[in-house]
Order: sequence, then C-alpha cells, then structure tokens
Amino acid sequence: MIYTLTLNTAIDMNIRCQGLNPNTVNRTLHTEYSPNGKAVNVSIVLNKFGKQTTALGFFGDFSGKYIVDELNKRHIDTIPCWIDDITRINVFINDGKDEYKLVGKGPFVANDKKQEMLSLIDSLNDNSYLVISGSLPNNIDADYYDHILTLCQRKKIAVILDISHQKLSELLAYQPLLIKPNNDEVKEIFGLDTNNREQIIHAIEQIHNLGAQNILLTMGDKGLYFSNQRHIWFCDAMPIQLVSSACAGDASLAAFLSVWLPTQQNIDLAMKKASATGANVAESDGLGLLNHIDEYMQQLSITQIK
Ligand SMILES: O=P(O)(O)OC[C@H]1O[C@](O)(CO)[C@@H](O)[C@@H]1O
Repeated sequence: MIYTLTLNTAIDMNIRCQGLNPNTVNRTLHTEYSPNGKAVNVSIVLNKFGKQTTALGFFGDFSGKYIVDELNKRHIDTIPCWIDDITRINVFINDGKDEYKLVGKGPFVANDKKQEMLSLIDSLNDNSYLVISGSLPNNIDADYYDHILTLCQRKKIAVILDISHQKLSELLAYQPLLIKPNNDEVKEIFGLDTNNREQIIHAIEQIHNLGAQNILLTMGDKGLYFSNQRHIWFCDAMPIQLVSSACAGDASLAAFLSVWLPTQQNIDLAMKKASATGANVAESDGLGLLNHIDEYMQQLSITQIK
C-alpha cells in the first residue's frame, strides 16, 4: 500500500482576471477550486494512473471537509485527522500577465491532534510506503518529522520525502527510500549549485552521502535526473506553454512512483512518465486534465550520465 501524508493540506483557489489594480473592485473572469496540498496531489495523480493510495492528513472545518469529500468522490481512501482550526485556502491569481501566489501558513494543530496523527501512522500496514510532502502547519516544528520517521523505521515503512524544510538534510540520516528535491531546494537546503552536469553529479553524490537511497531531482523546463547511487540518468523536458508550475513537481513524483514502485525497475519509463506528466500539469492551473502524457512520453529521451 502507498500511503500519502499531507500535514498542511490546502484548497487551491486559482483566479483569473484581466489586470489587478489596488484599491478598486477587480472583477474576476474565472475561478477554480481544487483539493490540494502536496501529498494530496500525489494521491490524486497515482489514482489517475490506477494505483491505490490512502491519503492521511490534518483536515479542519469546511475547507478540510471539502478536500476529504473530493478525495472520496474520486474513490481515494482517506485517514483524516480532524482538527479544530480551518484548513488553509491558498490563492493563485493570474492577472493575464503575472501569477501571484498567496500560500497560507496553515492551521493551528493542538498537541492531542499531533499525537493522534502519530497513532494513525502507527496503525498503518508494516512494510508499506509513505509519501510525505509539503510544509508543516503553523505551530508544528520540524522535530515532528523525527517522530514520524522513527515510527516508520520501526514499522519498516519506506519513506519518500518531498519537503522544502531545512530539516530535510538531517532527515536523510533515516535513509529515506527516495527524496524529490528541485534545483532551488538543492541550493537552499544543501547549499549546492546545479548549473552544469559536473555540479549536478557532485550535488547528487553529496546528498547520497547524507543518507538518501534514491534521488529524483526535478529542474522544471531543464528536465529531471534520477540517481540510485550506482548510476545517474537524465530525462529532457517537453517544450510547453507554461501556465502554472504549481503541482507539477507533485504530479511528476506520483508519475515516477506509479512505475518505479514496488520493483524499483523500469527507470527509463518512470522518468519519461515523470517528465511528461510534470510538463502536462504545468500547461494548466492545478493538475489539469493529464491528457497529453502518452504523446509527450514518445518524444522524450533518457541519457545515462554516470
Ligand atoms: O505544502 P506547501 O509547501 O505549503 O505547498 C502547498 C502548495 O503546493 C502545491 O500543492 C503545489 O505543489 C500548491 O498548489 C499548494 O497549495
């Protein structure tokens, strides 16, 4: 079973308008709402690819209920931890020229709820997979990840991490099965540049040395790299008309996992699917229709660089 854990779930509200002016009523042209949060996206995309997942997360009030209802409509199992505060609503405004991203801090999670979530994780099947993605809510500090990863270690749950917190470098000591940083995160968290092949290989080796078993490094329109410690491969990116890069990384990770788990084989196919899916998602607000993936996969190629 693949479980996903979104500690800071969100509704995404994508608004389109023609110009955005201060101190005036800006009438909007189009609004879309989507159940979101990074690992929620992973569950939705894995489900699209026919893989069963169970989504765990903190959910609160009307916005939390909306996300759980939407997941249920898509026949995605959920294990919600209900909190008293309101799940955040992130707002993405496209004024016809630029995109403004207003991403909330997230709700307050009471101590008993933090404990409840740990008990829920403790009740998951042993020897399964847990994808942990996204930020931490308002008042949860990064040590919470230690509690989660210690539990996973005990239960032999293989962890896939996609978090932009500085804590990621310390968490590599738990030897996560896979991490999915992007180039900005490699710079911000590990202080490593990724401007050319030499730097990329060096960065990947350094990150393996800290404990990551496998690394999927996404670089937007510059393609993506996968390393299993022995070899490193590169997959190019489709040229597309960018609408919004939000959710593209989450969708790429899900696409990769849909092929790569559980055997950890078919790396070429997994990388092409990840790259094609990320590009298709970046062509729309939110996750979009995911209807060009097969076509894009035909046009991508893989090179082994180490
Ligand atoms: O969990 P974070 O890092 O705050 O990011 C949440 C946001 O990330 C996205 O899922 C895109 O990856 C947004 O659409 C969502 O609102």
